[in-house]
Amino acid sequence: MDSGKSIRSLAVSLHSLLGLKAHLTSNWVKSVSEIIKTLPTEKSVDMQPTKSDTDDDGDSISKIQDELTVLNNHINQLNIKRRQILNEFFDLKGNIRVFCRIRPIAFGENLGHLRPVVASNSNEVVLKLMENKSKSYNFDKVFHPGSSQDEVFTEVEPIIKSVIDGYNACIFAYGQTGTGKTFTMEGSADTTGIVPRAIEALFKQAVDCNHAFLISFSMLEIYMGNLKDLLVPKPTKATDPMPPCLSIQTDPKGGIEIDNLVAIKVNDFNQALRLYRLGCRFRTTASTNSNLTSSRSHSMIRVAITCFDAAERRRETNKLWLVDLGGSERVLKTKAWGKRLDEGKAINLSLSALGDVISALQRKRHHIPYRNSKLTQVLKDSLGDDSKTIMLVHVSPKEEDLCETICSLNFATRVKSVHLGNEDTIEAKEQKGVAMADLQQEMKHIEDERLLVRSDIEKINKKLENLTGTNPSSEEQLEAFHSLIKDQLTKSRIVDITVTPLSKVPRFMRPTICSKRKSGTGHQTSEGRDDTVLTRRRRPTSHRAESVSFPVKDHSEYNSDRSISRSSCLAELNMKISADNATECSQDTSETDFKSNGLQEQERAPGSLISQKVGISHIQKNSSRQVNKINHIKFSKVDNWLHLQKSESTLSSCSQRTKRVLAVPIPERKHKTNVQSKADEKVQDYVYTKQEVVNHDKLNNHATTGAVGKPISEVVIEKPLKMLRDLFNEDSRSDVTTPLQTTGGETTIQVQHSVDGSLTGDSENDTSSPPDECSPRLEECEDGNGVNAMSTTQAPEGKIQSSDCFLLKNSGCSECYPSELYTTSVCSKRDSGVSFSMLELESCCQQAPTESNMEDSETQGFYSFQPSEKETRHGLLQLKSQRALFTNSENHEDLAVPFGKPEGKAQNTGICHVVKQKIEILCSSALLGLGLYNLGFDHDFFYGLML
Ligand SMILES: Nc1ncnc2c1ncn2[C@@H]1O[C@H](COP(=O)(O)OP(=O)(O)OP(=O)(O)O)[C@@H](O)[C@H]1O
Repeated sequence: MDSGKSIRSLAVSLHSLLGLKAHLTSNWVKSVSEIIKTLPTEKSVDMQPTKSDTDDDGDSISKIQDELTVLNNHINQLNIKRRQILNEFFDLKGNIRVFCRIRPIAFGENLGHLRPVVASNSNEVVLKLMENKSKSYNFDKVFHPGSSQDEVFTEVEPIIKSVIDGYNACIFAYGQTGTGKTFTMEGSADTTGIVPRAIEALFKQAVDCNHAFLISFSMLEIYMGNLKDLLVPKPTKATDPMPPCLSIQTDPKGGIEIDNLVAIKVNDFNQALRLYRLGCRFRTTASTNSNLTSSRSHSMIRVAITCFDAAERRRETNKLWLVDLGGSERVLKTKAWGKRLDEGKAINLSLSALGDVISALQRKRHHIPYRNSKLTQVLKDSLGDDSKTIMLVHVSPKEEDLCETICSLNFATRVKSVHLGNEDTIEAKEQKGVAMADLQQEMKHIEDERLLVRSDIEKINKKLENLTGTNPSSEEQLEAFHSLIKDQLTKSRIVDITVTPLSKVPRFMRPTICSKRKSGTGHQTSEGRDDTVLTRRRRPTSHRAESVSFPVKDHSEYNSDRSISRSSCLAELNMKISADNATECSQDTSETDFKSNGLQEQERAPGSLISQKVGISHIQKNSSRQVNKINHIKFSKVDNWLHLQKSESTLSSCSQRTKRVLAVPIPERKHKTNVQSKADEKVQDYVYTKQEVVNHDKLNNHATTGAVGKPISEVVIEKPLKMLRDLFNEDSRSDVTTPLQTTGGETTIQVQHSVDGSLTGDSENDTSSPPDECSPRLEECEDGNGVNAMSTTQAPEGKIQSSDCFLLKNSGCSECYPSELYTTSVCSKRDSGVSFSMLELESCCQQAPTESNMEDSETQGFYSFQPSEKETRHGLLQLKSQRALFTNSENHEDLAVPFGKPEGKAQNTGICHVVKQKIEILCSSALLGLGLYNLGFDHDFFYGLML
């Protein structure tokens, strides 16, 4: 009996049987049970119309289904066309697009009489260098200080379409510290930034698209050159297990994978947003002189998108990187010290490497130096030709930030300029503009057509629903699809990876401390945490024994993320606390410590596809193929994950964004004499109390009212503008007259110069790193203005960094090498970590204190000045030799004082004085060479020599 017949004849049969109920026999019972047995299920009744219905409706259903197929094909064609047009558009615009955003002056910000120096129109930034001199930079788009987050995102949005089309993409914010990178990417409470908007747009467009997507979210930071997973909280107790270390792997196709990076499947925007907020909380920030919540790392968000049923997509799995880079900073200005200094150096170094990579890409160089930093390694497959990149360079409008602004704009120009020196002609530009406008128009047509087709599909789906009683686009269909996948998942072989305690592993297979450091375990040293505490970690606590699955991607393009059953790994660790006391680091779970194991059923998340309004037949057709792939991707539920993290974070007190750290840690004074300590205290007081920018007026006041003499370095820091004027106008250098300008004298500033560089030979203690070790960012001038700015160079760890150096060139482009920096850099008190360019020093010499000022400073007994009245350059010369005396930090203060003693005004004038001072230089240098300063000769000895 077929099911349709049975239903129709059911009533008749029952009726006839009931008619015989008086004669209930075994036959009757048999007949009823026969009927019941052959009854079709409710579902099949719905799904399978009766024969007569089929006869009636069959044609119309198959017609509708055909129509649906045609429309689906049509929409797919439109998607392909849209992708092509978008690509053409990007080809014209450039796969790497550069926007510039100018930060507004904050309310209450102390500008003094320093004027804003940055002006802009929609494509151009104009820097007012002097009254009659300016320099302009062109970008794809410039956002003036009043631009809203909306405006910014509107420009960024097209890249999201490319992501849907299967391209890797990267949006990153670059700029000086405190210029608004985090504001642009993260946004504020009122105005969300690019990250949340981009993710929202991605989900929206995924829904609009005719495919099913699987989207996962990851977040990491690169802190001091190490990768840290921001979705895994830092261990807070000695007993907490270390998070698995992240390492970068390259697959045979050149795709980049990050081993052990947590990737959490997200079904909608809200889930992603919650994870993003969680990750932001764990980001390393600290207070610096430039920014109260300065990001001390590069924060990177990865949204991976997988779509199995779209052949027209560029890749099956692609990713979007949203990167908030750490701020480039000049040590001179931020006065960073200790850890802050190291962080700044690490940031600058990786930014420099990023610039090199992009530059090499733009120039189509054979070798792209990706391996120079973790940042470029991670972004390797998202920066090349086949990906889309947007860089947002941030600048400050303030006059005092002009140096950094020039550096940032030069960097951005370097990124942008596709063919340096081959700028498009006006005609070519116009043609490009027309072509782009055409493409945009065409794109709009396609979008409109897509909307029409989509509405047709919806109508047809409704019709189909009426006929069949089902809705292919309904939630039930989705559920059916999900449960199908789930069933397949349970049936299939599931591989999971759990941690094997190191005690189980033979000793020779355990990672050494060095190998861990190399593989990135070093990042687990959290801020303010003692390394030794971490290394003594023995046993995880039970509260962490909750299941979390880490993703496994075996067959995707990025298939190295591993799956970890945390519960089992912790259980194992708990069991095996055994006496592996010999290995202090045995708790560190590096990638070598994993092995395959079974995954608990409850750890598996349900299907998570952002399913589109597709017909069930389409889904069924592809489901088996998808299931095979999905088998290899397992994610934890967002809620579970967040719950876990919440409990972790409540237990932890780590790195909230509000947590601040002192910008300038107190330097060690262990070995200093009492006198020295007192003097240092004064300097320290000054450093801590001086937070605001002192403008020219204040400086003038200092000079005229005989204010306390400051270390000359401070004067320089507060006077960047004059230095710049000097830079851009040679004439002005000779004309500069400030109330502070006095004759040069003896100061405690030390100068490193090519002349004495050979004498001192103390490069390892010095402000600049050796040329072969430092990696300067070389800026190339793009016009004949002759303005070359060289940004901060990187010194290797433990070395103090050289500051920016400006070189005046009258024509052509040139590159500035570390050696040049060497010869031009001038440092102040060596252990202050502050250094100057030669020009800065010149500038500061011109601003040497007045006599009254000098007297005051003399009474301070430290950093006293004895400026001569006219020869500032002569003073500079004199300073150069004194640099040689400071090869030993313990001695240098003692030696400094006699040079700082006043000589009297009369002695400082005339040719004799110059000659005398030159002799002094030679004597001092010779003494230094003989090592006499180490033989106990004190001030008087040196002083006597000079008289
Ligand atoms: N366009 C803007 N509109 C309003 N406020 C802004 C804007 N840009 C930056 N700010 C404000 O400036 C301050 C510093 O910004 P932010 O922290 O984003 O700088 P940053 O470049 O990320 O610094 P760092 O590199 O040190 O992390 C913040 O208080 C921020 O709100």
